[in-house]
Parts: sequence; structure tokens; C-alpha cells
Amino acid sequence: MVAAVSLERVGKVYNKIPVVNDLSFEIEAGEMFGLLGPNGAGKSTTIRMLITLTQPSQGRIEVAGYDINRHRDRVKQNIGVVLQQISVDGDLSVWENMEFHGRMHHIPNPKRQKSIDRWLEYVELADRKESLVKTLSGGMKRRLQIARALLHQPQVLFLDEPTVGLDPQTRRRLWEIIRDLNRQGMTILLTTHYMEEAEFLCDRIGIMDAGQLIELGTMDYFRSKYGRGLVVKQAGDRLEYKFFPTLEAANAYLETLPDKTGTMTRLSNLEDIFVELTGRRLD
Ligand SMILES: Nc1ncnc2c1ncn2[C@@H]1O[C@H](COP(=O)(O)OP(=O)(O)OP(=O)(O)O)[C@@H](O)[C@H]1O
Repeated sequence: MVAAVSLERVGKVYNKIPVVNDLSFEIEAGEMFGLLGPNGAGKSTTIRMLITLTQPSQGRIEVAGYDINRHRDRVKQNIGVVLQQISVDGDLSVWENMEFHGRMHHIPNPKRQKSIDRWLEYVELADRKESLVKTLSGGMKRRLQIARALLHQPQVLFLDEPTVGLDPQTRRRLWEIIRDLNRQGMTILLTTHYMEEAEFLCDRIGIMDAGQLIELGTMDYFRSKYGRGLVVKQAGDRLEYKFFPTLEAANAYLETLPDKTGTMTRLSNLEDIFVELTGRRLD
């Protein structure tokens, strides 16, 4: 089976500085894949290469079965994109934004109107069709971006930090939409700073740091590699972490400690593993 997205030894150099380095991974059709990493890790640059906004300096990229250099238009027809900066036009109505995008993609009427209605309904914006986009909340604008990205029936959806700047409730609502889309079969690549977002949504997670992929796998794989159980100890103003294969093993270790003050056990999460891996937290 052809991978939905495939990168082979991809690099990007800006002003002689490598910002993405020897990056190789594949995303299967139907998969929800997350790219996680601190500011400047190279996540956005990677997405920009995948969606043909910038050319790789080295390596080979295929999206939806097409080489991004040789079949740029085919790639663009087959992808939906939601970028970090809100790219909808505030002075146009919700419908006008959708209509404009539909025309750009040469979707004929009446199919275009049907598709606009379907996706506005899906993201619960049908009743705001006539509203100017500048009157929408941040979460609504993001939902409009998603509806627009889906209008031309893409095979792969790219979401660059889809929930950045949104309140927790709005974020949860978007998570439901993203998860539902994936359950309907959409292949999704998203980037995020939020550990719980990657953990909640993604089948597999690639952790990037300083332009490189430093770990790749499922949460289960990470937990079995680094440990499911954790002992956390307050040491002055710092927390010390010790991994164990299971929570039971962590509990058993805690029992052996003569002084248990400020010490607790719990299941490990992605943030613990990230810190273990990189020696620092995401901010
Ligand atoms: N057009 C550009 N010209 C020069 N340098 C760039 C350009 N775009 C990105 N960079 C640099 O490349 C590096 C990676 O940036 P990138 O935006 O891909 O990281 P990121 O992981 O997406 O970070 P963030 O989470 O902050 O968006 C950074 O050091 C950035 O300054």
C-alpha cells in the first residue's frame, strides 16, 4: 500500500542553517499522526514542505502518492491545510470564504453549494453562514478553516497547531471534530506543543528537537520503552522522576523507601517521557 505521506532523508536549510535534518518517516492512510516538539524544532517547516509552500533542500517527499516536486498541483488538489495564522478573510462572510475556496478548486455548482452546506453543518457554523468572519470567535474561525480545508475532499489533512490560543473548552470541541474526521477515514498530520493533545488524538507521535526526529511511535511503545510507572519525588523546589516498567513496580519501590515524604507514584504520560528524552519541558 502506498503511504499517505512519505519523507525520505529530508532536509531544509535556511541561510546556511539546517533547520530540518535527515527526516524520514511515513504516515499510513487513515492514520492520525502528531509531530511534537519545542519552539523552533522544525515542525512548521516540515509541514510547509509537505504542503508545497517551501521546497526541501534535500531528500524526497511524497504526499497522497505524488512527488511534491514533480506533481505539485496534484499534491495541492489532494490535501487540506489549516495553518497557524488564521487565514480566513475577516471582511467576507462565512459563506463567501467557503465560496471563494470552492471556486479556487474549480468545484462546480450545485456540488459546491451542497459541499459548503455539508461542511458548515459539520463544524456547526451553518447558522453563521451570513456572518462576517471578523465577528466570529477564535474557535469558530478555526472551525471555519477546517470546513474550508475539507471542501475539495482532500485525502490528507494538515493541521499546524490547530488549537493554539484557544480556551480549554473550545480546544476539547475541536479535538472531537478532529477525532471524528479521522474516524471517518481522513488521514491527518497535526503539529502541536500540547502533550495532552498529542496523547489524546494521535495514533503515532513523532518527537522533533532541533530539526531532528528523536523518537517515533505509539504511546504504548513509549510507555513500554521508558516505563509505565513513575515515582515522583519533591527535592527542594525540583521534582525528581524515576521510571519503572509498571505502576506496581513503582509502588513496590515506594514501599521500600524509609522516608516517603513528598513522594508519590502515578502512571507516566507523554510529558514525562518527553522530559526524560530531551531533559527539558515544552513551554
Ligand atoms: N523562512 C525562514 N527563514 C529563515 N529561518 C526560518 C524560516 N522559517 C523558519 N525558520 C527557522 O527554522 C527553525 C524552525 O522553525 P519552525 O517554525 O519550523 O519550528 P517549529 O517547530 O514549527 O516552531 P514553533 O512551534 O515555534 O512554530 C527556527 O529556528 C526558525 O527561526
